[in-house]
Amino acid sequence: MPGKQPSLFAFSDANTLAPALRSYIIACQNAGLNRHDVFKVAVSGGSLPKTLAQALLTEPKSDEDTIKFDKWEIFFADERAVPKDHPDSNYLLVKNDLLDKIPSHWGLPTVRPVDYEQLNDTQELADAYERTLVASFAKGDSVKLPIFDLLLLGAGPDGHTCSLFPGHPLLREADAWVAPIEDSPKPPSKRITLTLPVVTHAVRIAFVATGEGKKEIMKEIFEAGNGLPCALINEAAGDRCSWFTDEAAVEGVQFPRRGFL
Ligand SMILES: O=C1O[C@H](COP(=O)(O)O)[C@@H](O)[C@H](O)[C@H]1O
Repeated sequence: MPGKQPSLFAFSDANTLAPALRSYIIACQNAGLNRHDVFKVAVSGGSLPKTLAQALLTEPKSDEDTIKFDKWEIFFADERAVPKDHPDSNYLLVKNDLLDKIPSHWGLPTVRPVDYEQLNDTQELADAYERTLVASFAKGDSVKLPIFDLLLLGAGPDGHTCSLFPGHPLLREADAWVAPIEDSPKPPSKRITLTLPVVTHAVRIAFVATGEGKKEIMKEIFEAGNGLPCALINEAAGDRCSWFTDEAAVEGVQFPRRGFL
């Protein structure tokens, strides 16, 4: 991988990963607040929200360790075309694991779910979410791409992330900020997702991948790449990209910029 490389951090387990992820997120939060007094972050579903909850729902140890949730604007990196109370909904997952558990005296985030009135037409669902992004990021001006302060992403065992799947034509989408997919290899088949240019344009991108089940794909992402969506993001984002993993997920992975914490 030429040029600046992503960071790959491996922790012994979730208990050691969580505080490091928290510090990283707080640094991204503070940078966002210094830039524009708001922290614009997009989150994935899958296994990520549980780890996020472990990282974010502990009492702050100091002023510097404070999560300023009332300054957070939370978007979804991808969403399935299902009602918001459906067990497959990424929103429901994030709500149950994280949002509903934030003590109100900490201040509550602004949350930007998709428009659940548009579930019958995934193109409309994607367009409506793109309008949500335009309203937040462009505010009437013409901007080419939104710039998230941070994307918090998962990595599927096939190397997908968001709802960007290996070999799918959606990986070539160059214009839309949000795109529909109707043939997701992982159910449910109908979804919407941030597109690759939006993902790689973020200020910072953090992947969280844990467990032995991710071992084979982590090897492929970091050693071969093979055009896997996660590898494409590594290549495009370089050192703006960090991976928070456990040793089970990266056992045997050869990668120079690798730290054991
Ligand atoms: O389908 C999805 O899967 C990915 C990866 O999930 P994980 O459970 O393997 O971490 C997730 O990041 C994405 O948001 C979700 O829609």
